[in-house]
Amino acid sequence: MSKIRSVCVYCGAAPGDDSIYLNSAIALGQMLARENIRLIYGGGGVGLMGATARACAEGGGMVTGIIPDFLVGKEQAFEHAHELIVTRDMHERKRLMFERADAFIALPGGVGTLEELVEQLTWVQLNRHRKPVMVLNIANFWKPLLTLLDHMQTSGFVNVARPVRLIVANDVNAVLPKLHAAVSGIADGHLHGEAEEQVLDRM
Ligand SMILES: Nc1ncnc2c1ncn2[C@@H]1O[C@H](COP(=O)(O)O)[C@@H](O)[C@H]1O
Repeated sequence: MSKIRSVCVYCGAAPGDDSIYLNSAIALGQMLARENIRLIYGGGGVGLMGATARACAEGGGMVTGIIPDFLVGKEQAFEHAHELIVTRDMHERKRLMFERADAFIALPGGVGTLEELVEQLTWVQLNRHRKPVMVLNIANFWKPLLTLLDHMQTSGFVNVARPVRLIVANDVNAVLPKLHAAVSGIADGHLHGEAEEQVLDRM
């Protein structure tokens, strides 16, 4: 993989308590549209999920929503998605989101977002794939997780031979340069450059 054509965005089904979260979700959706990168996401029309998808679609970008049938009503499936895939269950949803994405970005969110993010981190750690996994660390939202990852390492539960490869972007402008640095490193067979610094910073 040498080019990012699609990005899976994990994010809250709620908007959060600060407009900076919603504005960042909108800015991310607009950036994906501008850069002609397809948005892969959970298919909902609510919260940060809906804001990202609407901004991407309104900016002329391509949106694929993947939602399990039991959430279609509850999370108000986004009817303006170019492709809306209704799955039988969460497992099928997550598998399809994984297969269709070249990279993963977690915006602020709740335990659903956290679970999806951590699943990708474990798959990279176990060498199941090498797609970049990033947090968009708006207003330092992910700082407690970064602190926990550091704590896991200093406590001897994360082996340096099996690092947690998490890329951190502090604003939307940093997203694409860091993802491109990560994929070019992977294409070379190793991580290097800005992405590696972030990985090492976190280890
Ligand atoms: N356990 C879960 N695995 C994957 N996705 C989940 C899970 N629980 C909820 N979700 C979905 O994630 C998004 C965002 O949830 P937040 O809790 O608001 O972060 C939502 O679509 C949930 O259906």
